[in-house]
Formats: sequence, structure tokens, C-alpha cells
Amino acid sequence: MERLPDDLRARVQSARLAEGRAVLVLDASGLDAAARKALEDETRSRVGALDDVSEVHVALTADKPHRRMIAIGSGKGGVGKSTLAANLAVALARRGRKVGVVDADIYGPSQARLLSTEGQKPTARDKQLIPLDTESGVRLLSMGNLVEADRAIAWRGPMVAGALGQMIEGDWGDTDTLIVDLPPGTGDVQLTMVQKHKPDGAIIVSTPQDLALMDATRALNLFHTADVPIVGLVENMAGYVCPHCGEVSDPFGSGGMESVAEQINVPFLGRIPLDIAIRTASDAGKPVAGGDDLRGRAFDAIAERLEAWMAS
Ligand SMILES: Nc1ncnc2c1ncn2[C@@H]1O[C@H](COP(=O)(O)OP(=O)(O)OP(=O)(O)O)[C@@H](O)[C@H]1O
Repeated sequence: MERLPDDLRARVQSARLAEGRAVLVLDASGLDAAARKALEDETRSRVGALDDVSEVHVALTADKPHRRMIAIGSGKGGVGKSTLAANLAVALARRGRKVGVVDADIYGPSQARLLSTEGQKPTARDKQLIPLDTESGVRLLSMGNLVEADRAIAWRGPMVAGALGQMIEGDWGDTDTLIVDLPPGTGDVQLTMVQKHKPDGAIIVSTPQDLALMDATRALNLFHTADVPIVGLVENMAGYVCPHCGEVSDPFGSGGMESVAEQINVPFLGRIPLDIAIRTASDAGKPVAGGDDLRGRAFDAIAERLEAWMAS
């Protein structure tokens, strides 16, 4: 190793020499294909020029994909956090991203149903969980696939934290975007989770009711406390779509989240109407974001804004 030129040595992860045969593993992160080839060629010729080397083998480590972790949070339960997480993941996958979903809603996991993997169990390789492939084109690790529904309820904090860590550190391969469906609320469990696993950004979901808005502001504070950047707010169940005539009415008022977003200076990412078809599609394990109608487009618009945020 000492005999390697300085500029090469910085890239060397391991080097062995036995009976004239040199084997080097080089870190090629950040290099494009041409630069990788140049590094390999140069290593070959420079190491091959050493007196006692007759044969050179070079291996370049694969670039670790730059993976973004985006948490979906809400101040309280039942506002559509899991629905958004699943549909956003599907919309991003349709845009060509490699997407994974971690269902961190340990006590009430719903992604197994939303993404149609009920009854399937992820396998493990070298103690690393291998995510399930789903029909919607996203990968999934959910507590719902790992333990019986009523078992996890009895779990204590450290077990929950351990399970979450295993899912986040699963074998995600070339997944570039990991959507994390957090448990509802803003308690210690959520704070510990976001502090420990530090998502790159957070999206907050709320409904237009006043109480839900107050909860959403609490969720914002949770992410601020943990220093997690806010991607923006999503208003769910924003208007009611009549299943008979398609007319949209606003039982809870509209625009609430948009004005909250403005007041607290965070982006407003979009609005999803209260639409029975969204619920029935969720129950059937076929998220509406897989389709091209109005509902699918509502989720795609949010995915587009998230992509713009990730690119900025
Ligand atoms: N826009 C919508 N239109 C119709 N139904 C919806 C909509 N969003 C969510 N739902 C339904 O509302 C219920 C709650 O949604 P969801 O499970 O996504 O909420 P949540 O915030 O993740 O709840 P929790 O985490 O507390 O279980 C589900 O039955 C879901 O299908």
C-alpha cells in the first residue's frame, strides 16, 4: 500500500500482493463511467510497472445510490397520511424513480393492504431485510408484513425503534427515494424516530378542519425540533366529490392548509379531495395514483413538486 502513488492511495480501499499478483479494490464514488475507466487503466499500468508485480486485478466499488428519505407525517391519525404515502410512492415510480416505502406506523401499519402485499413475508439476507416487490412498482417494508397485527401493540419503545431501524436499513438496492409513513402524532416516539433516522425532508398532511390544522402546526414543530427540512403541506379531504354527479363541495371549508402554509412560510404542495373512489381503491390495494384520471393527477402533481424540491 505504501508503495502506491499518493493520488491513487486516496482511492484504495484494500490492496493485496501475493506471488506477483496484485488485487486492488478502489472507491470509485462520484466518478462517471469515463473517469472510472481512466482510474482503472491508470491503476493497472502504474501498479503493473512495480518490479515485483506481474499481474494486476482491479475492482471498483459500485457507487452508492444517493437515496433520499422523505417522511410523511401528520399531527393526528386518520387524516390520510398512509394514503398519501402510498399514492405518492406510486406516482414517483410512474415518473421513473426507484421508490421504496417504509411503513413506520408500527402500531397501525396499513401499507400491506394499500400496496396489496397482505400475507407476504419479506426474507432476509445476511440479517438484512429484503423489501417486497409490489404490483404498483414500489418496494415495501412494513410491520404489517413482519408481525401479526395485534402482536406489535405490546412492543415497547426499544423494540419499535429496532424494527424501524431494520426496515430503513433494509437491502434497498438501487432505490433512490424512500417514503417513510410515520406514526400519527407528535409524541416522543416520532421525535426519536426523526432524530435517529434523519429524513432529508418531511411532508405534512392535514384535513381542512381547524383542529387538524392545529395538529399540523404541531407536526411542523416536531420536524423543526429535529432539524428536518419541510418539503411542504398537503391538504387531504379538501372537498367532497359526489359519487353520483362528480360535483365538488367543501364540507370542512377549503384553502385552510394553503393559508397556514403561507402564514408559516412553507410550500403548499397540493390538495386531494374527499372521494370515495380513493378509499375503495386503497382498500383494494390499487392506489389511484396508478391511474390517469383526476385523482391520479392530483397525486402526480404533488409528486412533481416533491421531485422539484429534491432537485433543488
Ligand atoms: N382523500 C380521501 N378520500 C376518501 N377517503 C380517504 C381519503 N384519504 C384517506 N381516506 C380514507 O380515510 C381513512 C384514513 O386514511 P389513512 O389510513 O390514509 O389515514 P392515516 O392518517 O394514515 O391514519 P392512521 O395513520 O391514523 O391510521 C382510510 O380509510 C382511507 O382510505
